Amino acid sequence: MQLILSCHNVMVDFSGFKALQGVDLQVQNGEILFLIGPNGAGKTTLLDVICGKTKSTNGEVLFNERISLTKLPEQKIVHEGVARKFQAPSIFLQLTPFEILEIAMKQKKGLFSILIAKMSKAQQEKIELLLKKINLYDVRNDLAGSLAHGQKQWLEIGMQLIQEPKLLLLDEPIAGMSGEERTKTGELIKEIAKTCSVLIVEHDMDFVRKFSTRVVVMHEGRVLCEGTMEEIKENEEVKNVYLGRSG
Ligand SMILES: Nc1ncnc2c1ncn2[C@@H]1O[C@H](COP(=O)(O)OP(=O)(O)OP(=O)(O)O)[C@@H](O)[C@H]1O
Repeated sequence: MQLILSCHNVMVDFSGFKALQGVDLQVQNGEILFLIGPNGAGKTTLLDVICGKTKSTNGEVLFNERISLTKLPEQKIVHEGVARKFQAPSIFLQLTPFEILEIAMKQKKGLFSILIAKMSKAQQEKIELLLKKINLYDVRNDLAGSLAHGQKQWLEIGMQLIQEPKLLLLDEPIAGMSGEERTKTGELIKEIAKTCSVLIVEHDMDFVRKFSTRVVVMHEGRVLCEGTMEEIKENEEVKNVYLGRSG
């Protein structure tokens, strides 16, 4: 079994407050791993450590079994193939989905290329294929500002996918979405996992039940347990700290 990510004893200390107290977590290649846990458990902090936004005070994060991420700056981590979709929107509302993906595709090559490089046929096809994958082909020439909430979220995911990452980090990707948008997002994530491992922080238990194979539960800066949704539902500690509360 090849691991795309392994975290060993990861700790984060915010001026004396121990947000992560020794996290061990592994993501297998091609896996969709759900990370759940009550508020303040440290889920977002762990994603922040993986993508380099927050530096760990101790421990190791290994990418692809050989690259240590803990010392790398954020931009280097992106270049290694770790993509993070943040909750805060980052799309240009005055551009179309096609244009936005074109810019995201060229970003790797710098400003010069964004301004003058002409797109090859292959690049154009790559964008069109991605637009189909993220359900935005029909609105590819509309202004992004006119898209529905779910469509904007898919576009944000698309901006990460165009860079062809090996690991995609998602923080509550279905927040604010309609039922239909949630289902489509779940299907999209399954599709993404064919070429890219996915680590998802999620609070919506119906969504986790429907689309998860393996789930990791965090509590107070540590991993409490892991398993299938069926397995963790039966875990007494999980019932106490998490599922018991929300029903
Ligand atoms: N920059 C920071 N400085 C100080 N404390 C922080 C900082 N960022 C997060 N924390 C604290 O660390 C703890 C873990 O926060 P984190 O956001 O990782 O939890 P979470 O599991 O993602 O919670 P939620 O599900 O509510 O998003 C919380 O108590 C939070 O208040």
